[in-house]
Amino acid sequence: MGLLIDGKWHDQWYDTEGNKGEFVRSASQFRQVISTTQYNVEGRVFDAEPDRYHLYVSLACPWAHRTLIMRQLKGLQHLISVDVVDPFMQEHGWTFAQGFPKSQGDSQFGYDYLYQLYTHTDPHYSGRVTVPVLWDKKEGVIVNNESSEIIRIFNTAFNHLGATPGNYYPEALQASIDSVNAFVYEAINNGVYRAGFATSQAAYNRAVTVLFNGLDQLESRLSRQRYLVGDQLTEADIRLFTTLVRFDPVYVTHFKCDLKRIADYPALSGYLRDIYQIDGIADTVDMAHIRHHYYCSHKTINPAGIIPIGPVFDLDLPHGRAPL
Ligand SMILES: N[C@@H](CCC(=O)N[C@@H](CS)C(=O)NCC(=O)O)C(=O)O
Repeated sequence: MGLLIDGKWHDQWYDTEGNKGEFVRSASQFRQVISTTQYNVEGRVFDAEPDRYHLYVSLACPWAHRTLIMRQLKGLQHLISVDVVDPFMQEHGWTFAQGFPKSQGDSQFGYDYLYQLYTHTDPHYSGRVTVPVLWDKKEGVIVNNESSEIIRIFNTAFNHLGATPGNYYPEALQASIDSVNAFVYEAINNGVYRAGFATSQAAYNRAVTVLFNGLDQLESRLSRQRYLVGDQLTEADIRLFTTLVRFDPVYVTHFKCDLKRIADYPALSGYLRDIYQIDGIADTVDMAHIRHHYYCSHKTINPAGIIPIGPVFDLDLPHGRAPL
């Protein structure tokens, strides 16, 4: 775990000292969009073209997982290639080590470390080196490293190149989606990290209180309706799903989010299975990467890297949500 300072790698854990033990996530720095040919922006133009873009992901990471799901739902597999980093993230950050199933190195440059893509783009880059990364093979630069924006790009930018129909951010629902996203990000997506990476009791207490209040509210919302903004699957559901699917196997134990399990919430657990069972989504979920990454990479939280035995759960069980 570390970061780049003026293009040089420094191995260091998150600094929570200045924030009273609170984990504060830094903003992603590469924020370009891909335009369809009709909507070129000034300056460098990232046109939607077949086989021009490449996605670097970790199968463990909930943020990267969003982009894999959107790539799948929009049928972009033939347009956008993917490399998977090794699940173990240690002194060099994410690496392209091979050996763990599905981690087959960097197909573009044969780099050893993810940070080399950041310095390739900007030799003086300072900041965290995170997945997902959307890479432009033509310009040889990072286009975007912010998952919430990459999924929006995938939702529309490749429609004229044969993407699967489907709009997961439809105009009529945008205001509702934005508001659910803000709530889910704060309480749930980032909430589990704020609990897990807290280094003071007070910071942990604050995070888990917000987290479980948030889950209680979502439970009541999802007992009345099938998806977060009504009867249609949207990006808001994809963003919630990637945290929920990691909750019982990892966050309960590793991040001390143990007041309740998702299994204790009937609506949330049915919802989790409902989304898991959508065509193509199960293929994006890799529990081995998820469990090995968290339990073995965060040595300050789990120094011996022991992976717990449980829980046993089956996401293929009937979800019972069709009548909603
Ligand atoms: N806001 C970013 C967050 C991405 C992120 O934090 N990814 C984690 C993996 S779960 C990471 O790469 N962390 C490495 C680090 O912080 O050094 C996004 O949504 O794309």
